[in-house]
Amino acid sequence: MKKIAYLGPKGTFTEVAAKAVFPNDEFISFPSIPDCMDSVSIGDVDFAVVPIENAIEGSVNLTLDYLIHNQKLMINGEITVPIEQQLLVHENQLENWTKIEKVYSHPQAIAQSHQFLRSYLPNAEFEYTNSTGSAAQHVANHPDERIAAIGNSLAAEQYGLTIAQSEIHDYENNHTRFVILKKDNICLTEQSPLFNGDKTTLMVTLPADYPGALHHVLSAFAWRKLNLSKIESRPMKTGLGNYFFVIDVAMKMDEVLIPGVIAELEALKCQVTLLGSYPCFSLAKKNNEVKV
Ligand SMILES: O=C(O)C(=O)C[C@]1(C(=O)O)C=C[C@@H](O)C=C1
Repeated sequence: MKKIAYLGPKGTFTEVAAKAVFPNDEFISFPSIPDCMDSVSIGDVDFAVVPIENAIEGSVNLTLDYLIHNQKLMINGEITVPIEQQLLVHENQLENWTKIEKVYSHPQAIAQSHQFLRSYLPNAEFEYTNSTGSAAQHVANHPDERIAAIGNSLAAEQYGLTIAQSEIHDYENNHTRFVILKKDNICLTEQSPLFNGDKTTLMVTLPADYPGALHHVLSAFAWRKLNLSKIESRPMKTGLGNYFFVIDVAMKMDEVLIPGVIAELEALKCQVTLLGSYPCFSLAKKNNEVKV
């Protein structure tokens, strides 16, 4: 049985993601994304599952930055999960939920529900937590405070909270991508009904700021007809204007095309690091009934 680290406590979206990929393994919750990544790096667990991108809010920068600057882990898989945010209260507060004074949740969950909060709870303060699960746990532990959490319906069940308003995220088609991290790049099995194609992720650092540098990088992919599913720039943290690029290619590492891209970019004096070549899984809405 494998040990899987996830952003906890129980009732987070990350737990849903982790249990969809590893239905029969052992789960260990950690209070933060860096804690999950440290635990897999020191070998306490076999894999860590952490969020990396949300359809409404964009990248989870903490994950990306920690992966690049702190723990050099490999992406071994990806799972996309539909995200439905609910406003959770203790039953004592249900009748007066519009008088809630403070809303607790993960910054991504609050940002995904911004318009709802402006319309229905315009005077409420926000209190950011490490996860939606820890927000729900806090609300459950303070039944007489005028507070609410934003989280999923599993957290409501887990902590005995009531859904005061359901599906409060501002846009439909809210999904989050989670990555499955390990020190090396072993192949997770693709034999799953959730399998949805392969990806390879590269980190590319340009040699210097010169006209057309990014164009040269992209053309190495373009003339080989490689489909990019994402390109993201993040600061190198070495000074203003210094960025690296994280590029997702919609195919598995092969013996010709991707090695050809890497060789071409290196000839352009780019630094290229393979962050992983891996299967992607997707949890369709109707399958989102994962027991946690
Ligand atoms: O707090 C949780 O439940 C998480 O799993 C984290 C997280 C995130 O970091 O994006 C995951 C999915 C949702 O987008 C909101 C929060």
